[in-house]
Amino acid sequence: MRIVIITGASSGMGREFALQLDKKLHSIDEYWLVGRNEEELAKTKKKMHTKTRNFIADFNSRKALFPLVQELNNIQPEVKMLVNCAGFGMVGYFDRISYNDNLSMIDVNCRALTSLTHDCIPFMAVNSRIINLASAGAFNPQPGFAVYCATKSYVLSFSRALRGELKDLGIYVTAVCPGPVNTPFFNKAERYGNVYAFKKLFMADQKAVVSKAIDDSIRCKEISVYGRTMRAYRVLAKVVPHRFIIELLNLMHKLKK
Ligand SMILES: NC(=O)C1=CN([C@@H]2O[C@H](COP(=O)(O)OP(=O)(O)OC[C@H]3O[C@@H](n4cnc5c(N)ncnc54)[C@H](OP(=O)(O)O)[C@@H]3O)[C@@H](O)[C@H]2O)C=CC1
Ligand SMILES: N[C@@H](C=O)C(=O)O
Repeated sequence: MRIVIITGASSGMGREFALQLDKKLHSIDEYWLVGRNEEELAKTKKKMHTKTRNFIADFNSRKALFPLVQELNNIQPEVKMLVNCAGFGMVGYFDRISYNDNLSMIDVNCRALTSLTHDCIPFMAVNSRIINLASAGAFNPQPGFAVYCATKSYVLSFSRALRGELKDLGIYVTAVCPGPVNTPFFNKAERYGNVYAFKKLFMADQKAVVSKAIDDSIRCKEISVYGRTMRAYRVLAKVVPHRFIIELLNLMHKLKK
């Protein structure tokens, strides 16, 4: 049995991955969708044409993925694609964000992603794919988004190294690094502070970002960056010393208060 596993499938880009992959891939027997919000995950399932199972999991708990991993061991399917999409970010200075929210970003964005990847690799064969949602926030540190960007730098670094390790097995890892995307992400992100206004000028459409990510993964690309602005930003973050970018972003963060 060939399956695709997608986390964060209850909302935004995770749901979009499920719907687009369901249309694009023709040899998948089941989709295993993972999400925290049962009702919203059920809505995604309702729209799927291929057989779909939902797994409810809150990644703040280390036990959240146990039922899914148990099913993997019972059924022994071939995992053709793993999309690690669950994630969230809190805007604001580190010391003003609660301890729990700071640590939760690490648990959801890094620990759960690493844990599920570890558990899925034994079930992957030649020509399988792993798609990890990093962010353009991975390209350089951002004052006012410190922990979030650090978690996404982890995802980018981990994905690139893992790609090197798995290439000979024919398993291809793609890190997706979008700039701001129009999803419910920002409703949650602004509990402690507002995002830089300029980000709202560059909001990308989730359908386009996900479609490019899927195409880039099929083409075995290392990194998927949607849009000219974000590609230019990536180059900028490579050539301009990060201390200047940090100073500039810090100034902008202070000005927006
Ligand atoms: N939108 C943007 O501008 C960008 C987003 N990204 C990344 O893309 C990914 C998808 O985000 P996006 O679709 O935009 O945002 P959404 O908020 O729409 O989706 C986030 C998903 O992650 C899930 N999630 C959050 N916390 C947990 C948790 N504790 N346990 C399990 N699942 C959880 C959410 O579930 P629930 O609904 O139940 O909370 C939801 O399904 C994230 O990793 C994000 O960091 C990267 C760059 C830009
Ligand atoms: N890329 C976006 C989040 O990940 C942002 O820059 O806000």
